[in-house]
Amino acid sequence: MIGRLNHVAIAVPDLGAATALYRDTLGATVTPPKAEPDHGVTVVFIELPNTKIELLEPLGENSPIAAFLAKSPSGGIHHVCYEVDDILAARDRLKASGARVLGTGEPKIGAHGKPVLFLHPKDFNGTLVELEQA
Ligand SMILES: CC[C@H](C(=O)O)C(=O)SCCNC(=O)CCNC(=O)[C@H](O)C(C)(C)COP(=O)(O)OP(=O)(O)OC[C@H]1O[C@@H](n2cnc3c(N)ncnc32)[C@H](O)[C@@H]1OP(=O)(O)O
Ligand SMILES: [Co+2]
Repeated sequence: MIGRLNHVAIAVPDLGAATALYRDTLGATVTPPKAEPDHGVTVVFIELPNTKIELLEPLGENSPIAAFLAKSPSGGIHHVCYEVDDILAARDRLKASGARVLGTGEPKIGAHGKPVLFLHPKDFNGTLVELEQA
């Protein structure tokens, strides 16, 4: 079911500082920041030869990453995103297996303009899993 690793996401307290770190210290090319109010974050992407790094900071009052950053103020790896061929079929199969699909269970459009879903970290070895329609 899961395919390519689309991205590894790092939650950060200061997106500007993290962008400068990746750009200036690690020589990475970083996309301009993009506010994603429907997801409660602002994100940038670093395109690597074999995957992407997503840097995200909270946006708005009820950001889903606020509690994560409260626990880890300097930031940390937040989630991994796998691509799936059919996100609705994947969702239904996961729900049938007892996995918790977060939110309403309906995919939202993610940063790449594709439907995405999230699976509870407690069901996947303490790792928040994002699925993105390939
Ligand atoms: C623009 C879209 C973009 C894209 O790529 O397209 C994105 O990736 S958007 C990313 C931001 N959106 C989300 O993360 C949505 C899904 N996340 C959630 O719904 C919440 O963050 C949730 C439910 C995973 C956690 O919410 P919260 O931290 O408020 O709940 P708890 O404090 O009760 O946490 C429960 C339990 O889970 C542990 N936890 C929380 N976050 C993570 C994490 N990222 N990785 C691993 N574990 C996590 C937390 O420590 C609690 O564990 P416990 O042992 O009970 O203390
Ligand atoms: Co993501």
